[in-house]
Amino acid sequence: MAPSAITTDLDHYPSPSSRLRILVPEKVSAEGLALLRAHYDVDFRPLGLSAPDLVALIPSYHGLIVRSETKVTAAVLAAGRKLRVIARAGVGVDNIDVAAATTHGIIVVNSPAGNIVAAAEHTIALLLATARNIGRADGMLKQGRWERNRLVGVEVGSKVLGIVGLGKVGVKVARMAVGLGMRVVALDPYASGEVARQAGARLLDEKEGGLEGLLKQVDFLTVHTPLLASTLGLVGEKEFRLMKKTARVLNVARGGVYDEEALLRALDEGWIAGAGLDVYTQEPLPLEGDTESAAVRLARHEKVVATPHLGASTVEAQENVSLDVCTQVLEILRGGLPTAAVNAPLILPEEYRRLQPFVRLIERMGGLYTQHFATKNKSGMAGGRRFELVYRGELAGVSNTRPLFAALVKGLVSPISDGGGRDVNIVNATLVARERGLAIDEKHVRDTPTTYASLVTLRSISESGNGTAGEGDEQVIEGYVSGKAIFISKLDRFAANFRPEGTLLVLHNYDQPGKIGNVGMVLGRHGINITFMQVAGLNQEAKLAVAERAASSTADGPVEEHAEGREAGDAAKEALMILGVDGEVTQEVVNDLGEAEGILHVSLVRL
Ligand SMILES: NC(=O)C1=CN([C@@H]2O[C@H](COP(=O)(O)OP(=O)(O)OC[C@H]3O[C@@H](n4cnc5c(N)ncnc54)[C@H](O)[C@@H]3O)[C@@H](O)[C@H]2O)C=CC1
Ligand SMILES: O=C(O)C(=O)COP(=O)(O)O
Repeated sequence: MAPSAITTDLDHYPSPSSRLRILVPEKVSAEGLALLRAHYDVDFRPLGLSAPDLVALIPSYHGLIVRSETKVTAAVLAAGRKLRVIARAGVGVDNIDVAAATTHGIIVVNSPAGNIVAAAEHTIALLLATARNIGRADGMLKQGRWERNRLVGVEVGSKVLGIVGLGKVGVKVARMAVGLGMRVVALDPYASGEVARQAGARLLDEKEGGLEGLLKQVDFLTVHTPLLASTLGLVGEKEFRLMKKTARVLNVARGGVYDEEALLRALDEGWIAGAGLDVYTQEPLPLEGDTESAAVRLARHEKVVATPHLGASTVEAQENVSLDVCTQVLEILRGGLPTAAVNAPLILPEEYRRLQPFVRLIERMGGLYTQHFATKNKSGMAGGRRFELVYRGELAGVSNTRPLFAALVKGLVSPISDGGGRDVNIVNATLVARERGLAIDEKHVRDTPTTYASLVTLRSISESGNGTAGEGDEQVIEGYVSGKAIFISKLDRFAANFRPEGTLLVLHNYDQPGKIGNVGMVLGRHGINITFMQVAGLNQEAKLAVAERAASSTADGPVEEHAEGREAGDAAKEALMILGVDGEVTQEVVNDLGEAEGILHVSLVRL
């Protein structure tokens, strides 16, 4: 299975020396790329790639870095079988199918603040350019026309600027506009009044008429929302008609927030006075074609100052975003954490490091569960889809257990997933669990386990919801961490102490002399080397249960038959033999072991 971003087990990461590959099909500043080149193969194609070329190339890359021109569609993501990270060297991720990336377990990162000064300054540049006809004036002069009377502008000082979307860019625009002497009113259902106040803006509420109330009073309007289903066509014909005839509108957010057809009519029919546009519904604008879309007509309109998506195009902003995302790509491909993930929960690196041994332990417990109990039941995962994962001791104090939850889901499903299937990580664990019908109830028990600082118990819950899968056949795995090493301390009803690593054979048998010799002979015959062996006897609870059953059966008459035909007296002699082995263990080996005398069950576990 291909590893993916933020794996639940750092050990599974190939070292950077295995030269992972990163595709950069857009112009991204050299500063960040230099960081990556030291460790990875960076394929830099600043002229871009067509959609079919991107789909054809992407299968061999582990990382993809884009700006706004590359469309990272579901088809690209499906083809990118090795992809672990997609980095957007900028803010807006509307060109990336983030939901599909999440499904594939691919982390999406961006640079949330690297270009916001540039975007805000560009907004102010367009504000002044539309107010003073800078674009037309420059064009006319270059044509040899000195026509001052046709180029009389308006002042912005003392005018009202309306801002829709008072986020990072919106706040900066507000501050700059206040500096120009403007009065700023803003609309943002999620912004805080305090943030607005500090930026010198007045936040309008619904009682003041919401968007309509804002539009009626502004001389200039600027939008700084992301492009979302809820912001697509936010300002259309009805809205433009509410505005002052002298009003001018700006868009340095995304094409589509203003309905372009409606804006064209608003300018042609004089409902508003002008526009400053940096972004369009079609990018790059198809300026060469015969058919003129609304976007192209707007860019050519004499009342419009148009720029080709230059909001983030400053030397400084490009350095910032490049360093920002390349650092994250480097970190993610090394198994670390991003600082600005769009589709993953925030986990502090320190917290993550602390959880790492438990992440490894729980993933192995999940793998052991599926391979040991599922083969025992011969029912795949059908017998156990509801689990209780109990954190005891110090671990109970950890509130952000997302990596542990993800580790369990990964461990449970990996042995039964197709080899080429997608990986499970904290990006998609909840989704995968839901798809597989797994219900995992995490419990924090703040007692102090007698022997270990922290103890983890995985228990399957019977379908009725109370108790375990079957009396006397309790499906429990318990484990602990010592230093960086991980151990299983309980498997089934047996007290054990082994490292869940490599290829293991777990044999359920009667604890009688000669067993070990028989098993050794079978393995020897197949050329399989034993690396360690451990015999796990019944744990204290199980011994008591057996003793009680034996006592009650003697008192009540005939000895009760155990499910597998064993008698209570025999149950006391049951044990698990856990063998670590080298070499190819085939089904034939497992069958031969199963036929050895006194062996009740054999499971082959690969961890
Ligand atoms: N032209 C360019 O080169 C650049 C464009 N951008 C665009 O600017 C957008 C905003 O960037 P940031 O300020 O960094 O994002 P942000 O996430 O900090 O702010 C967006 C704000 O919009 C608000 N919002 C969302 N839906 C709204 C609605 N229906 N009505 C009112 N407010 C709403 C949110 O509450 C949030 O406060 C980006 O999503 C990107 O598309 C950003 C950088 C450069
Ligand atoms: O950061 C953003 O959202 C931008 O729109 C900047 O786009 P760009 O990286 O210049 O293609």
